[in-house]
Amino acid sequence: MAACMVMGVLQRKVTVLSLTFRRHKFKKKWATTLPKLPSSSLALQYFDINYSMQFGEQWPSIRISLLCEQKPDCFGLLEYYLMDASSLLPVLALDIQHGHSVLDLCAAPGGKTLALLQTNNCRFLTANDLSVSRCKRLQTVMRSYVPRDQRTDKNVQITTRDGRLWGDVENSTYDRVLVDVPCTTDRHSLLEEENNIFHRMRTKQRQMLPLLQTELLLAGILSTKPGGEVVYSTCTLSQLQNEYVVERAVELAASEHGVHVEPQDLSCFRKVFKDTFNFYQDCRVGELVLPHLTANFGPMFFCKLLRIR
Ligand SMILES: C[S@@+](CC[C@H](N)C(=O)[O-])C[C@H]1O[C@@H](n2cnc3c(N)ncnc32)[C@H](O)[C@@H]1O
Repeated sequence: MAACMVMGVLQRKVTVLSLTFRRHKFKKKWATTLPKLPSSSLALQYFDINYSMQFGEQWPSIRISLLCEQKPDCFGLLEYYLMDASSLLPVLALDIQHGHSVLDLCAAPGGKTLALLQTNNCRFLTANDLSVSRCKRLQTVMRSYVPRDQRTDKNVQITTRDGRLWGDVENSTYDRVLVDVPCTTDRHSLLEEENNIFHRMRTKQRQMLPLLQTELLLAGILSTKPGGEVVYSTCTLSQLQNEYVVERAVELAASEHGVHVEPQDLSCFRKVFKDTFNFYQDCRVGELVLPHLTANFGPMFFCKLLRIR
């Protein structure tokens, strides 16, 4: 009886040992041969976890809309510049009045810059972008769409600087500033592998986005004149890149620079465009266009700040 028990224990140990041995033997191989997921699938996994918590039962509908082709036509004719209709909302929110000086801090490839110029109200416009190659695209867009007499050195300047340092260069200078920051570009990340921010090699860059966005918005605030306005915009649903960035930049402007800005009520956009866009109802600051199969635009977050002093 005792011998049987000993044998039983030994057998169990041997089984455990051999299982352990097998597991260790193959562990490394499993890890190295793990199939590499495309970046767009990583993006979907990430969004499923985060946005299902943020949007609850609305997430399945937003998800399917994001994954659908938005529009079938794409001829790229120079008579019109094709972009998501919701991209015009930040430009409209900026409310450019006749004679205003305007800074577009992250301007390339230039869809919103074009819309800013089309208001015909800019006395002077500076379009800036850190990326040299994207600035070249911006220049091509300007040449292709804006009549020569409207893009002289007196009207428009294109610069290639780090926008985070703009507050040091031109402090309290512009009537209106647009800060259309780099973000996780949610729709692009789900549909395109090229230049995808969810690529494994870009994880660090993705994690640093909220910090970069805060620094850019802060620089935008500092380069706005007292009494002037700044609009912050992204094309992500992420609260961390939207409301949190705005709230942090407002805090930093006051505590580090003694500059006071106030978020402005943009609910009129929700009313005026209720038949065109599907707005999220629960933003703490700003407005957010949610993709929906019946109104498949966005995501587009935009928030306006008035500089008090
Ligand atoms: C969302 S895109 C801008 C899109 C553009 N406003 C439009 O409507 O076509 C963000 C841009 O920010 C630029 N960017 C990234 N870091 C920057 C920085 N530190 N300073 C200025 N621009 C930056 C990127 O090169 C990119 O072109």
